[in-house]
Amino acid sequence: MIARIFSGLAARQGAAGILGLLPLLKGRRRLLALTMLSGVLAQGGTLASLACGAWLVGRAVTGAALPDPLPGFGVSGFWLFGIVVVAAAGARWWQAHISHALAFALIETLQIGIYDGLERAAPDSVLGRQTGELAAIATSDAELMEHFYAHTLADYVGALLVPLAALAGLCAIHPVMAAALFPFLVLVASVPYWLARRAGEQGALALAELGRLNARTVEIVQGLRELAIFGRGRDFLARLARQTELLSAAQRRYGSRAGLELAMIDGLTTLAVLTAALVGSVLVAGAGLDRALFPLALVLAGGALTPIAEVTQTARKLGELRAGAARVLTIFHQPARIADQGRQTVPQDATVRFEHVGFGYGNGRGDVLDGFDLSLSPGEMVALVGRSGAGKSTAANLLLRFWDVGSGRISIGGCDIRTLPVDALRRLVAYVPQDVHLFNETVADNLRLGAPDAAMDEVERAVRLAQAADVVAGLPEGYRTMCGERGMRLSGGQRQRLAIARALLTRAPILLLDEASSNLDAENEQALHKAFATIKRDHAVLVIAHRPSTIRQADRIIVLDAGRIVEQGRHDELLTLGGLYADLMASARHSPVAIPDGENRTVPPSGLP
Ligand SMILES: Nc1ncnc2c1ncn2[C@@H]1O[C@H](COP(=O)(O)OP(=O)(O)OP(=O)(O)O)[C@@H](O)[C@H]1O
Repeated sequence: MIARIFSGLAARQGAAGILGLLPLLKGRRRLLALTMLSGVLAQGGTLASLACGAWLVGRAVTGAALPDPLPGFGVSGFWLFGIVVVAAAGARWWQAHISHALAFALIETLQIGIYDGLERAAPDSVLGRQTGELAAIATSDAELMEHFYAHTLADYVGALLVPLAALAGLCAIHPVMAAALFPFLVLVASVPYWLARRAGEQGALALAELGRLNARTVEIVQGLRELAIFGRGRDFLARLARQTELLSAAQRRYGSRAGLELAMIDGLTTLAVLTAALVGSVLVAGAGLDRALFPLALVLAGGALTPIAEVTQTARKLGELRAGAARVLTIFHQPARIADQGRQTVPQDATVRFEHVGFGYGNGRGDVLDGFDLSLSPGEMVALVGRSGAGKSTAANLLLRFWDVGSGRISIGGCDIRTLPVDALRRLVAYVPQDVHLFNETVADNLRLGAPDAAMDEVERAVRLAQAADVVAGLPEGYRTMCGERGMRLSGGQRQRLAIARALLTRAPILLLDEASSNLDAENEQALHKAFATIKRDHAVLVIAHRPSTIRQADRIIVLDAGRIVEQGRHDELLTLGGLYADLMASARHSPVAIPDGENRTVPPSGLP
């Protein structure tokens, strides 16, 4: 019910605010209701124990008789005080317990939602945000949201009910005291809303600066090697310092407004209690108020304001929260790039066909692929070659359905890939990217990424097929060796061989490989050749090839230029044509590419001895 009301509000706000995240609580409404109840009980319990104590003190100081607080129950005032104190402590404990249960449930939902959004945006990032910024959203923004829903929302409900109860108690003691306090309640509660606009702007700015600082820091950490090589570390640190300065300026502005709010709230609270004391004293002097009830009246006056002052402290964070929620929602609402129709068509075999495929990224730069045709059968290895930017990776991305074709179609075993469930498609095509990512887990865990249940002998078989057995054997703890962050403890060639083994382990019949364009040593190069020779026997292999030695191994070579196929055939046929392929081979020969055997010796770049 509460979530429905809030969802309605959220819709009116264009789902841009914190309330836009309320649908997250679907399925957790009972937990949310209990958290709110616990908040009310905890705040109410604190006020009740203070009021009970003040009532006893008033009676004791004035020597007034202690009436039976609960007639018929036989509980003395002291016992009642003890019971209330214990109950209040119990309510606080329950609040902490239940709100943490909600917090952890929310963190899980938030992180899954953020991951799903990032996955829908893959292989690009969301709205061009950088890794560090996305990391800040997934951690600090998500934490802010979790804190609001699990720990603050309940306090808001308590801050509404407990002051009303205190005001009612005060009214019962003397209506004039309640009337004197009421304007202060309204003023304290409304302070954050006077400053809300500035809070929103400042919160958004501070979070944006924090995101930029995170992004820059991650970038510097990732580029440490390059910075050291080119001696630019100091310059980049200076940029980091400038970004830190921008963040601290934004935070100072945010802090000074927050300080102003705090000062106003503290001032108003003090003034309210003094006013209550003054009004109470005048009433006692005029015999309008029983002296024994004076301490209780003061406690109720303070108790009415404390929960409001507490939540206004968190309300000061509303600006930050709103900005964080907007950033989280951007990821949550990231539209899927492709529609998963999830139809259960079953391909007859692993034959891949690109049929007159046209595609552009919709950035006004025209088509990247234009009338692209390609066929690839099981047992065949096709190499896709061309200058940088010719559209080779785009063709691979279309086969993996990171994007859908603009025109024409791509089929596997006769089925248009748009009619295959995306999961099923990704089980058919195993992809080995150029920049292989290995997680900082054991080699075996990394190999099992696409086949978590694979038995060890299957893992070993895939490793042998990928000619990577020597890589594993050379590691200090074999399959149990930790790969290091992003697999940094392994060379590029070793990483690629392990990635091929990982792809083979999935048993996908089609292997799509974006060959590393960086140089490999002779050992890695030869191992990869042997691997291709074996793998292509029972796979359809499409290689985005950069090394002449790999290209020569292909059964067919397709030469792309500006998104169009300009030549295709075998290595020797294409060389004799004397066209783009011959040019590409000639320029490869002038670069330090390791080309084994005969004419393809390692040739140094021109100008070097
Ligand atoms: N995500 C993207 N958004 C917009 N344009 C893109 C995107 N990815 C690639 N392009 C553009 O599409 C064109 C083809 O790029 P693609 O990566 O397919 O070429 P490539 O032949 O694989 O190049 P390389 O060998 O350098 O990897 C280029 O002009 C590139 O700028």
